[in-house]
Amino acid sequence: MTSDENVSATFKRAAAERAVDFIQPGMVVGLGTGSTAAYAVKRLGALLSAGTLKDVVGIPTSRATEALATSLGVPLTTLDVHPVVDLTIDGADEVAPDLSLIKGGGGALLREKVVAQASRREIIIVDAPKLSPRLGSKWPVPVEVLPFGWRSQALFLESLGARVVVRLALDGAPYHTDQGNVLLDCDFGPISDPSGLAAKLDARAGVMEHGLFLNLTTDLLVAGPEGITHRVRGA
Ligand SMILES: O=C[C@H](O)[C@H](O)[C@H](O)COP(=O)(O)O
Repeated sequence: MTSDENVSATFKRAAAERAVDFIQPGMVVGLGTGSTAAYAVKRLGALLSAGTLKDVVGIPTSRATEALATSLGVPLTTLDVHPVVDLTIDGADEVAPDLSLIKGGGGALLREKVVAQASRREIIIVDAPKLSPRLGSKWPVPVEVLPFGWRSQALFLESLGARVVVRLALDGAPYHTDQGNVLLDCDFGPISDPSGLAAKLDARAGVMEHGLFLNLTTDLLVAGPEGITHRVRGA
């Protein structure tokens, strides 16, 4: 790890551990995906195994998070059993001043959005470099599409102004999400109308989900050199 990565990891961990303080006994907790959310899962696992926190069940947002939580002894449940989630803790790739997000750098955007929409409270944890004046300035929008006809979707996304890159797995083959879909990383540049873009993506058959998370964050915890800042949407 470079020293920059070490600093970033320290901040991610600090934000994640603060978020876990919001978990109360008896809660159903959405478990996000990615390096930042993993710190929260690890902290939750440690508190549960120490008996400091009791009767919490988690709903993982990816197979990777499910495997991590299981390895730590975090009891898991499903949205079928618990269709309403008390609190979800998740990371993000880019955060705008209105707490809208780009997510999906780790490929888990679809399940993450399903869990976020089922959550009473969605706590997003990031390190400060992820803050952005406008979505799209730092990160492409991942768009999850059906394998059937995915090249047509790439053309559609280009027609909306994106530079489209097919996400690849480590072996060089197209990456497949937990649902078996293809991910197209779409660089739109700074996005002037995220809601309008989201509406166009939502209306397209074959687009299963996209990484624009609008009006879903309730709380944002940002860790940086000055400590942790807690922002609440609408406050
Ligand atoms: O699909 C992955 C998720 O949206 C992640 O929460 C996001 O990519 C942030 O990941 P990380 O915490 O590793 O930067």
